[in-house]
Amino acid sequence: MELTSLRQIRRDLHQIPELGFQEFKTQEYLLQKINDLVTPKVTVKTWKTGILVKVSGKNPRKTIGYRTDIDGLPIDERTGFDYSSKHPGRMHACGHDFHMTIALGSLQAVIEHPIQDDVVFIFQPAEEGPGGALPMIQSEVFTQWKPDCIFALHIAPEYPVGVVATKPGLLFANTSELFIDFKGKGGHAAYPHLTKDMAVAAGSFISQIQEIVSRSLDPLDSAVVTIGKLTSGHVQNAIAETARLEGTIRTLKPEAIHTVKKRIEAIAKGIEISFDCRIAIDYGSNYYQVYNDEKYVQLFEKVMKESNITFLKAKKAMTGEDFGFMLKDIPGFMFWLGVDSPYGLHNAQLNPKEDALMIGVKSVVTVLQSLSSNPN
Ligand SMILES: CC(=O)N[C@@H](CCC[C@H](N)C(=O)O)C(=O)O
Repeated sequence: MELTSLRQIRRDLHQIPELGFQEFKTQEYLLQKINDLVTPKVTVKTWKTGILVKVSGKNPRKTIGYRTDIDGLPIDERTGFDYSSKHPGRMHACGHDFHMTIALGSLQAVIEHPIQDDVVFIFQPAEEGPGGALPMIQSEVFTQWKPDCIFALHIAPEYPVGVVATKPGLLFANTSELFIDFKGKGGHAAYPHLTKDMAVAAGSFISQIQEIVSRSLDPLDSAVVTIGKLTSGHVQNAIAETARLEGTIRTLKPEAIHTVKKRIEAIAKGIEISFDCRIAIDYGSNYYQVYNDEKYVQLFEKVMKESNITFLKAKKAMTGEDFGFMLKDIPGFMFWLGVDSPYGLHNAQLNPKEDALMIGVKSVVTVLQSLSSNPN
């Protein structure tokens, strides 16, 4: 596929970002593009808002999986592009428009130039939340077409175009979402002694949880506790009866997440006593770490160098990815694709360079070809 076609697909998808399991327009658009490519060697199945496409190989000995995520984020775009999101408060701010375009480009290449093995292209919903990978793995269609090895990419704003990066072993962290609801007693701003102020309780809670990483975890076990959203109250001269915090926990060790949760619960109990309020904690969705199989990373490094794509050894990141659940079950790897944006992932001004689309397709197709010529 030409860069102009890839760019058009990316821009079309960029305009219709949808949240997890609501990717109806995205699914329709993808199905239309996929159906244009269908031959007798291609079988298409849907699962919820996701799609799986199987391309039969010339002489298959195994099935190779390639996964893309398809959902957007609840972010109000501020790029100023003439192809900005048409969905207010929704944006492809994590590059899933790139990921889907690269998957479509690679799918077309594999249909036009068949490889030995079967390939399953997996268009997975709800990566940003509540998590589509785990239920998808448990689905009938995934079980029927279960790949023997699997890989995926993620755009990397910090790397230039022409660069790919990954590492053997741990690449991304274990994650848990965090939603905390405070219930106290509201009242007139001038009579605080007659109320239980939940804005102050939530503020105190936020301050106290900063100590979890520095005082409850081994300094060698990296972790993050971030509150990304705080809501409380209705008006400037009334004391807030409720507050809600929304955040995320990240740890490099799966077991460390339990330590963090226990500390959060203990701090919540203390706040309940000291502020005479009720606190409810919900951990939302939890993702398993992304752990790359060394054998596949070595092969990836070799074939990228042979294809004149710059390979860099990546550092671990505290990002999360539900692709980790697929890698827990199926050997494979994930890699970063350089897209050179001055604004990072989850930023309302994320601006990945579209030249990276071709590099993405080239790297995916090269990996598929080399895995297919490799008997294991
Ligand atoms: C690559 C990336 O940015 N992934 C997301 C995954 C979100 C998981 C979940 N909603 C959470 O916040 O814990 C990330 O934020 O790392």
